[in-house]
Amino acid sequence: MPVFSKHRLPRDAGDSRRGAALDPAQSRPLTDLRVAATGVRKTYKSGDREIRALKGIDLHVAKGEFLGVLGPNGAGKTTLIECLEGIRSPDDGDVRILGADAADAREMKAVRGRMGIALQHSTLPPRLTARELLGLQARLYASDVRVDRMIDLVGIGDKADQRIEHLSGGQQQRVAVAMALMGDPELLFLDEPTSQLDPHARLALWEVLYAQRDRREASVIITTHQMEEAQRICDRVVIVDQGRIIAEGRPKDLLRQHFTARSMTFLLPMAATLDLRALNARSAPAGNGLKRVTLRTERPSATLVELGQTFGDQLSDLSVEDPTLEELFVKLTGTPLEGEAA
Ligand SMILES: Nc1ncnc2c1ncn2[C@@H]1O[C@H](COP(=O)(O)OP(=O)(O)OP(=O)(O)O)[C@@H](O)[C@H]1O
Repeated sequence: MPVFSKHRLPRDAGDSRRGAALDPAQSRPLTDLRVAATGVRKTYKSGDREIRALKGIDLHVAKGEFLGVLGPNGAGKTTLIECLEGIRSPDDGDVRILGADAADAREMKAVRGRMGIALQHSTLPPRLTARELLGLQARLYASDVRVDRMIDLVGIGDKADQRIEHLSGGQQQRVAVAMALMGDPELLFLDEPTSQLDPHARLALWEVLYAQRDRREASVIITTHQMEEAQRICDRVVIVDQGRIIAEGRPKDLLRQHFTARSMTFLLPMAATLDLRALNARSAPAGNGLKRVTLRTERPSATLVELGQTFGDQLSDLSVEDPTLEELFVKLTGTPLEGEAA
């Protein structure tokens, strides 16, 4: 059964055409910005304690841009995204959403219809069916034409007439995404929309979002713990830690900036001698009279030539690994990633 839709697969985030068009370093006319936030601060009070969830965040999101908001648990991602959505008021700072001042109810009312929001712990009404819920949502937009299309698009056709409480977590996430898409938005906020989706449904979700971008130049702001996904689909990511943005940029640029060395692995006969210390390498038995050597090098091309000259045909199964966003995340936040449902 097709899940979500059949648009093309997500392009790699390293696509230079997209990257160039969305370079956050470029100065953009204000009309190209879907979200502009400056100096956003938020402190919660919990009994006697004060929790400084956001400590001064500046963030811009351009037309057609996919922005990933990453960070460890409790970093402030949800608080940030809620401030950017205009559903939580910051204590300080300025947030403009589709040109409207988030602090001005009248201005926000005028732009609400152009936004779509899927909250993290979507408290969907449990007793309604997905079709009823989407039907209610459609009335907000004075149209129920999109209900069947949305049901189809998010691949819940066979579940559309079951109560929400009888749907799995992943199916409920799809309903939440369908609700967010109902108004054909130019700006989408998705708080961990894929945490309970299987890999196929996850890919399909991205196809739907790319289609929305193609049609409406939609911008998408997503929080996720899925680093591989963020690296693949986000034009730009911000890593939030303890209420601050600690890194921001295109995934490829960030990796280049933070990792100069590449990791290389290959097989050699056990009998082959190499100076592990000089090569900054380690080796382990790999069976069949072979050992697997792993090393890190700042000069991958030169190292390859040297290894080829020294070992010739003895060397096999060589691969050069690129650093990943996951490694960067761990390096910057010191927090190992949590396992999530596939
Ligand atoms: N309503 C609230 N009242 C008090 N403290 C809160 C409230 N909401 C969030 N916090 C605290 O603010 C901090 C940031 O929380 P937030 O939910 O924004 O983090 P997060 O990055 O989204 O976390 P996660 O990845 O676990 O969803 C945390 O310390 C959290 O405990």
